[in-house]
Amino acid sequence: MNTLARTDMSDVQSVWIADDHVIEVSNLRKSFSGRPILNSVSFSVLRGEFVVLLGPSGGGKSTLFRCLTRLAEPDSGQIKINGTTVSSLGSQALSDFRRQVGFIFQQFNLVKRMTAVDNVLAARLAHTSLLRVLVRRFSKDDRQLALACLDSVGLLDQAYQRAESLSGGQQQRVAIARAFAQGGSLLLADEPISSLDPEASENVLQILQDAARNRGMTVMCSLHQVDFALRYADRIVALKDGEVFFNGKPSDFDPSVREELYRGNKA
Ligand SMILES: Nc1ncnc2c1ncn2[C@@H]1O[C@H](COP(=O)(O)OP(=O)(O)OP(=O)(O)O)[C@@H](O)[C@H]1O
Repeated sequence: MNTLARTDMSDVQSVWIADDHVIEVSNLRKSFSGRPILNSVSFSVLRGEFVVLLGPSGGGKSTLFRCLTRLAEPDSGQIKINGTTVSSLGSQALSDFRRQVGFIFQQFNLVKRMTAVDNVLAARLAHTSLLRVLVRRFSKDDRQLALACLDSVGLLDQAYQRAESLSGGQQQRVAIARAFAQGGSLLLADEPISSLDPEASENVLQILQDAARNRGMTVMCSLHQVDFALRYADRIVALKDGEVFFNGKPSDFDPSVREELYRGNKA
């Protein structure tokens, strides 16, 4: 966890050292069937930063997330996460690495018939013996951790409700609690609020921002809502036509940049 006071990320970035880079992407290229989707993309994300990824539909945001964890294989370029070159990982090391990254998706990816707390406990499977998994007996510590994670997203009172009985916003908060319970320090959220109403969206973004500010987690989150990005992000990275179109402070993302970013988007 970083120890710097979190007043304004932009003020402190300049004094952070290279070791504080959690994500380092350089010259990343990815194409599908010969069609370039990511074209020499380079950027980095600092420890404890909340970076929002913007860009028109089809601009490659999801593809970038998939490349970061090799759910899609990059054609070329380098991705380092916490100093590890992701492309060099063998299958076991890649599985271990993925377990340290929390993913939040548009569809909440919960087991609908399981309770909220059991969904969160699923994050502890990798830390639990096979026998305990088979009999669904998690340790007391794991149960307490799962409840604490639900508490941190304001859902302790819903812990024993089935996921399917919760609202979309609550289900997304369970998914975030599950990512917290995983114990990693990096959260990747691909359009986490796209199916939520404005109030639930704000709630989720507040929790993600809080994860960066108060838990020292590094959060990268794609959004379509520019206004939310301007309000919540420490920094905005925008992709257009497979390239980094903007990388800077929300205060520098002025209306002309916004208009140019989305101009000509027919998706
Ligand atoms: N597995 C795949 N095979 C072929 N084309 C793909 C594949 N995955 C993505 N694409 C194409 O890559 C382009 C970028 O898609 P991607 O989902 O990364 O964009 P995005 O910026 O996340 O879009 P949106 O904001 O609409 O979710 C799209 O044209 C998409 O059709």
